[in-house]
Amino acid sequence: MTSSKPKILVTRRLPETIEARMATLFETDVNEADATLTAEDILLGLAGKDVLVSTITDRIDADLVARLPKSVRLIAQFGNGVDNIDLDAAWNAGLTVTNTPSVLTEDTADMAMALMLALPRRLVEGTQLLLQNRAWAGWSPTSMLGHRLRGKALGIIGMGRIGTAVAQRARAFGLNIHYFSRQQRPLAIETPLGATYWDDLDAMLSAVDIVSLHTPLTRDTANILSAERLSRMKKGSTVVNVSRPELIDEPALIAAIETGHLAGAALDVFDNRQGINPRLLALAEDCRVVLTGHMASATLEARLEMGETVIVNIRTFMDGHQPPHRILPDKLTARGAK
Ligand SMILES: O=CC(=O)O
Repeated sequence: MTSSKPKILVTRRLPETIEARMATLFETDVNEADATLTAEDILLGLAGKDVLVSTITDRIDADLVARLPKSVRLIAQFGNGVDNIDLDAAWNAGLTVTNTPSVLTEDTADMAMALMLALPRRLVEGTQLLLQNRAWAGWSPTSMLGHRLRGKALGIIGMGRIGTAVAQRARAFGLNIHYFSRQQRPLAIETPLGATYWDDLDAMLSAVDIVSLHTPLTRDTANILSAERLSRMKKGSTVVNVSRPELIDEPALIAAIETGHLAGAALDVFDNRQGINPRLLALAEDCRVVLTGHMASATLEARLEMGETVIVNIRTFMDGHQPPHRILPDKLTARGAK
């Protein structure tokens, strides 16, 4: 007898409790190897399946969408960003795409704050010094002087859920909040944050001390911090990125730090297609750059809630309802995996 449970392919290992729950609810096939699958492997794994549970490391481009088995009707992404999926192709093929927003907002905002603090307060350098010396020379009035965060101007690019959560934290740290977004946020949000809206990104960039990126990667936002825009930033200012590497012209960012125009950058995401740029690594060794490997939403709590959200999306879809986190056509400006 064949099972009436939905048949799903999960492209990466998920937390144990999520995999266990999925195994009770669905006929689940998990990529035990936990390495990114090729398009051919995804297609092989999807034979006879109803749902593809993808992650942000899967490239689901138009070609893959066109070759998906007809039985697959839902792509339930384990992740907030969907820039790895060609949304136009999926939409045109009648596929539903869902994601896992909201549950990682606070953790991602915490990480942005941690990175924002790490640079001026020399956190990485301070630890490295002790580890290198295996000893501490003791307190001195002039050692390890950093810079105060309070009173600086923070420019947030993208004031959605995560950008707003960053603004709330930054406000508590005494930063003056500025933001550039597709739309001005209501006064009920702006006023408690004392936030200033800029409809001209170039103008905001020349007015702030720290720029933090919180916009999804779309056709409109790719390279939003272009070489030209980086050159408009204030001398001695810094960049924080917990979103996607493609938002920044990375070679231009590196050059701007090397020449001293920018004081540094704290990056949770960077171009890793050919490995980490050695010049970026050199700047990290010099403690002008702080690098972490896409960890902003990496808390156990977020991963569990992301898994639960995927399950809810699959169940509601398979029960014939609109899944709560469906990506609707207004998001089709997303660049997709092109
Ligand atoms: O970057 C992480 C995500 O988009 O979920």
